[in-house]
Amino acid sequence: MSGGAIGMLIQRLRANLRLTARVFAASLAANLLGLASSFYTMLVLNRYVTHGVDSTLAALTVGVVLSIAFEHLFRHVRLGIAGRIGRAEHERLTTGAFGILMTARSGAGSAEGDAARREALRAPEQIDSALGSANLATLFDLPFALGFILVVALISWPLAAICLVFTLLAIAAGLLAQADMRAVGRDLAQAGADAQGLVTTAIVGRDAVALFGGAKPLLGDWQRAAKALRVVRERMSMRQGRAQSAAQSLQALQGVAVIATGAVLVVRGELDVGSLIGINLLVGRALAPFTRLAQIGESLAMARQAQVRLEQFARTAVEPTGGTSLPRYAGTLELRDLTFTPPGGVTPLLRRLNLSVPAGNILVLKGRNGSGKSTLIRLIAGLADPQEGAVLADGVDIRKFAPSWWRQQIGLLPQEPVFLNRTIRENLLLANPRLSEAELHAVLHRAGADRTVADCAQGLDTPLRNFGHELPTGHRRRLALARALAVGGRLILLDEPTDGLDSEGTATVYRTLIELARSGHTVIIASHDPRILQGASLVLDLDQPNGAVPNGAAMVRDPAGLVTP
Ligand SMILES: Nc1ncnc2c1ncn2[C@@H]1O[C@H](COP(=O)(O)OP(=O)(O)OP(=O)(O)O)[C@@H](O)[C@H]1O
Repeated sequence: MSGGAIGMLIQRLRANLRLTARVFAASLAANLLGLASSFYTMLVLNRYVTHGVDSTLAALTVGVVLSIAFEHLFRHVRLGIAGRIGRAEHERLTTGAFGILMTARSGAGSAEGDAARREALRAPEQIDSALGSANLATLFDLPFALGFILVVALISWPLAAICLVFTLLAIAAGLLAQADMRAVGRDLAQAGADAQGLVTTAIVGRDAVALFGGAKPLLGDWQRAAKALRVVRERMSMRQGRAQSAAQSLQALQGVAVIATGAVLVVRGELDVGSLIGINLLVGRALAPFTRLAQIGESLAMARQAQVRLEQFARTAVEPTGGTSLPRYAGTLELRDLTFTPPGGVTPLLRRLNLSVPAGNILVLKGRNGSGKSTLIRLIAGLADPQEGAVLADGVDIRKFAPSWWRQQIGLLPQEPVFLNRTIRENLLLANPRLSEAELHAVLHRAGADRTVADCAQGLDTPLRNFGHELPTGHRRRLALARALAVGGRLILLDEPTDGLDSEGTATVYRTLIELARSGHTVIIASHDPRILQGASLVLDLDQPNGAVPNGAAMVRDPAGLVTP
């Protein structure tokens, strides 16, 4: 059985001493009743066999039925209490894991892949089900089962020895079954993940699959994956069945061995019939929790693996919760020897960038596809960290700022805007909860998104679905610009702001840029739009040798401001 999982279990029990004591008390009561009913059977049967009084047998039956009913009641109560033991820890793990997911630094940590993150988020469930009430109850029964063997030994040591041998056999069979199932469990997880991957491909890429001849090969892959999954599931099922059957056989064989040996002892006058029947009941009870050990061991081993995944995930670098802030951000920005290599890469994407952007300037980032424009915007927003160098705002390294404060100084329009699946109003107010209704409408107007909202059936209260992807691209980008402006930050970061916009939308963007420049905002735009390039006061060409304009000397194009279309 997994040592690490036992450690987790002990930790949970120690953290809930009162509940643990109550589970123990309920286990004690249930097992004492089990013991009592066996003893009662022994005593009353002996009397009935000796005297043949029917009322004695009736008393036996009623007494044992009552005892079983109370035992059932205590076991039921115990399950309820045991279920509460891990509740707080489960909540702590799920909340903690989701918190890490939300605040993970991009490009940092070992659990980078999507699959690893999903697995880590499922880990608390796996731990909880392994340490759940049913398994806990069985584990609490183990010491009492040993107690039953001791009681049998006091009456008849040869029968206790038989019971001990079968108990050891059950433990050995459990360990074997666990080892047998572990490898299949891994294959099952892999086969399930493969099949899920194909389902995701069919859903996310359904148009590409339909249009570009993907359907046939995908169906072939699916048939192979489904077959592999079925085969491995059958293997698992076989092994589980084998383990169950071994447990049943052990129980049956123990019964035969106890009755046969007991019969010899009865004939020799060393045991009475009532005791033999009572002992048979007791050894059955003693063996039962041990036959469930294989199943528990397997889920505890899985819980241990889940815990390891969770521990790895917990090492993911997350954003700091605190940090400094400035009384007022004037809007200057500086890149100092900024170097960034994407995770897993060897060549820096951005190498020793040096640049100074005075407050109120418009800097345009240009360069071929993949030259790092979006990445630079993310670095400035503090969404990724450079390996060397720094981004400075009003002379302060932005890593010193509390992320929540720095985000309030920035209005970011990403290249692929994503919204929360809430209403348009909620999305804007989450960006800036202080916005009044009038300011909300003003922001929508400046971004040219008022028509977008008017076109929606419920206006501002229209719920967005699929992260806003159900909106036409142009509408989505206008709303995203409105959200960027809603923040009210001094620094505006726009990634391809005219991409996917019609001429009216493009004109609105130009107008907004002029307004932003006039009101002293610092604007950084990744763009290929010639008009925007023309209107910029600074241009950083990421295609220049070494990836940057040397030594911060960005070209000054048109200091007079933007050109109106
Ligand atoms: N966190 C990251 N993880 C993996 N790769 C990354 C990461 N950040 C940047 N990259 C890689 O860096 C390269 C530059 O991407 P980026 O989107 O910044 O270029 P771009 O100049 O904005 O391109 P485009 O003009 O097509 O928008 C890409 O190959 C991208 O995959």
